[in-house]
Amino acid sequence: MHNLLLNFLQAVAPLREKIRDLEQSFSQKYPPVKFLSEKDRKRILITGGAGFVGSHLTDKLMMDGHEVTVVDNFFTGRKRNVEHWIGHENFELINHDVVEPLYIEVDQIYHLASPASPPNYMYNPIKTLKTNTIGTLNMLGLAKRVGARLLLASTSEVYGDPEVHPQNEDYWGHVNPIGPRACYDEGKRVAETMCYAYMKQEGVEVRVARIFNTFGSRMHMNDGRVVSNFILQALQGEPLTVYGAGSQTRAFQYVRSANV
Ligand SMILES: O=c1ccn([C@@H]2O[C@H](COP(=O)(O)OP(=O)(O)O[C@H]3OC[C@@H](O)[C@H](O)[C@H]3O)[C@@H](O)[C@H]2O)c(=O)[nH]1
Repeated sequence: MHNLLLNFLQAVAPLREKIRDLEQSFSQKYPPVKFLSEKDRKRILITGGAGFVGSHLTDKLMMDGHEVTVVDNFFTGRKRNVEHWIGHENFELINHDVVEPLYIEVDQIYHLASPASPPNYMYNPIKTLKTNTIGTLNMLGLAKRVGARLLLASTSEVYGDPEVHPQNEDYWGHVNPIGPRACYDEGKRVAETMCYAYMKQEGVEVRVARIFNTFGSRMHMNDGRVVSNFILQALQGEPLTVYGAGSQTRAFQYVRSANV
């Protein structure tokens, strides 16, 4: 009798654990989300939405009450960056590479998909070029088909190795088309050109934001950009590595400031 009871208790123990897990998942707390009426609630696609900058934009648009679809191929993006939204009725996460076409219905597209840190985008320059050219073409095609507005996350690197400081929008840049950074610089330049061609020829509503060197939470520890490198080296008590003569100039911004 005693053994029977013991066996029974042993058998139900894993079940109890499962029930506890299920209960926890039902009472999962999401960050606070505004209620928007049907009329104000937009269906928004964020490519690269699980990335460093993209995931902060995902947070902002989710908390504003929109329906957000994140598309990411997880090359530099991470599921962990958006896991706090998984299961929310306004949120969807799709593992997809923008180099392949995508057919969904949306009102707005924030096109951020691309590695952004120099070591990451130089790791596979052809892939970086495909992402920024074919990927942007696919997203503009989608915008045209569904009548969505598209915002392209461009970069200060469209100015190349600038001869003017600080750079304003009238400056056309100083770019080496065959230099080590060309895959990203020229990829983003042609992406901008495509946006304006789709606007002029097809009437697609576009926006282009040239994002400068960004730092903040969810940056990879081994991102390779200067801020995370210096922090890591400082924490490890190592000397900070300044490349070249250290006379470079950069404009920095905090990641949350990029999303307001
Ligand atoms: O460890 C380091 C890293 C970088 N640097 C220097 O610090 C400066 C900044 O370099 P980063 O690697 O942080 O990146 P960059 O500013 O060159 O480009 C970045 O900023 C603009 C974004 O739009 C781009 O996506 C991103 O590549 C460069 O002059 C670089 O030579 C160091 O001195 N030491």
